[in-house]
Amino acid sequence: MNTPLAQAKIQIEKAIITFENVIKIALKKGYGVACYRLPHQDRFKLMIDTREETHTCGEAIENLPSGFIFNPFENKNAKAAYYLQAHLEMVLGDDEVKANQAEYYPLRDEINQQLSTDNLPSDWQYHQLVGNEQSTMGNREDFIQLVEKGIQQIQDGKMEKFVPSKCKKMALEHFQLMDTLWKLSCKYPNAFVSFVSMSETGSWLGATPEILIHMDREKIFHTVALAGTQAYEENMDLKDVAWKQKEIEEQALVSRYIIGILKKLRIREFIENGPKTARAGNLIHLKTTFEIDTKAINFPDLGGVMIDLLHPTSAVCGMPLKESEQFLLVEEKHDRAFFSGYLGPINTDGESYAFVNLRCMQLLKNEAIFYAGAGATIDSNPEKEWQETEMKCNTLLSVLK
Ligand SMILES: C=C(O[C@H]1C=CC=C(C(=O)O)[C@@H]1O)C(=O)O
Repeated sequence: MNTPLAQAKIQIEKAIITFENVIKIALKKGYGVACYRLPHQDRFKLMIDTREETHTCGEAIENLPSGFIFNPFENKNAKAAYYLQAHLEMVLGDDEVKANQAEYYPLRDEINQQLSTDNLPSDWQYHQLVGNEQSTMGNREDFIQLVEKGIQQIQDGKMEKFVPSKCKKMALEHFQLMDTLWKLSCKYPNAFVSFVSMSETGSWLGATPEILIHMDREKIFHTVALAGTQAYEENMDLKDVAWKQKEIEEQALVSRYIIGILKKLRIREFIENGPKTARAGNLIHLKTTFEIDTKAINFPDLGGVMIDLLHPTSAVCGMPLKESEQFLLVEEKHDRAFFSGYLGPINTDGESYAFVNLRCMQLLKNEAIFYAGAGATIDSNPEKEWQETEMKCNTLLSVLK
């Protein structure tokens, strides 16, 4: 299949080259690459960092140059998150290439050299993390046991909610990166669709429905409480969907978590909207949106403060945070790595986004590891939570078939 994204080309000085080949050349050189499409937009953006090593933010997100943040589940502090600086930035479908000149020369020279020798990398690979191929990966029984153990802890009064997760490895046959991104983008218009690859993070692909923070051009801060899951059925009227008490409570806990943080910061001036039913491809969730005018409350660095306070929200970890986090770190058999961490473009076109890394997979050679979790409360049925994680994996699996 050759989708428009696989065919899209760009002129870099005298060379006309496909985006896919730009990505292949950059990865072969060991550079960091992020290719993404924001929710409700139709164009992909490509960012390349021409340093061979992976860097971290090092400072508050407000002070960073345009780039892409990528943080694993276990790291709380955005300053220590990985950061891909956009030495080269282009919108797929536009001729304009935004480049930080000096940093961009090595990539330009490599592209020209590769084209002149007609030597485009056929032997390229994604960045891979050595030793992070998940030596222990739980099966269905392990997941069910994990949920039962957690429910026991809730009954003992130690937690209110936890979000157990699983991962599964699948063979990737005839995988085409650009075609897959294109298909995800068409199928999930309101998701954040992305491919990100750095030498120290490995390569990840996903279509997440959940914003962690968004600081828009008007300096309005946005976040959401997203939780509760049902399968979407064709022609479903979202206004008529009924939710069970378990899902209502599960999502209310996420809203309560966010409001608790706003209270700690003494922020009373926020607009809360919801919960409403929101579609995320093959699934529907309950969603409440929160908005804060950071100019009105004179809090310009709220985005950077909230990113550290919100992550990990109780949509991916649980309530109370410390107890549920400890439970998951001890009891989950696999390493979540970047699943349920966050990622997104920072200080790009006047705005910053971090999305929760859900509905994602890690790319390995000829195979991928899929990750999914499901919020569990005292009313959870372990078998149903397992089925929910299977449906979540289908978000990506359905476009790979
Ligand atoms: C943890 C995941 O989803 C979260 C976001 C929306 C709904 C969720 C739920 O119903 O459990 C989860 O809280 C995941 O997709 O792996």
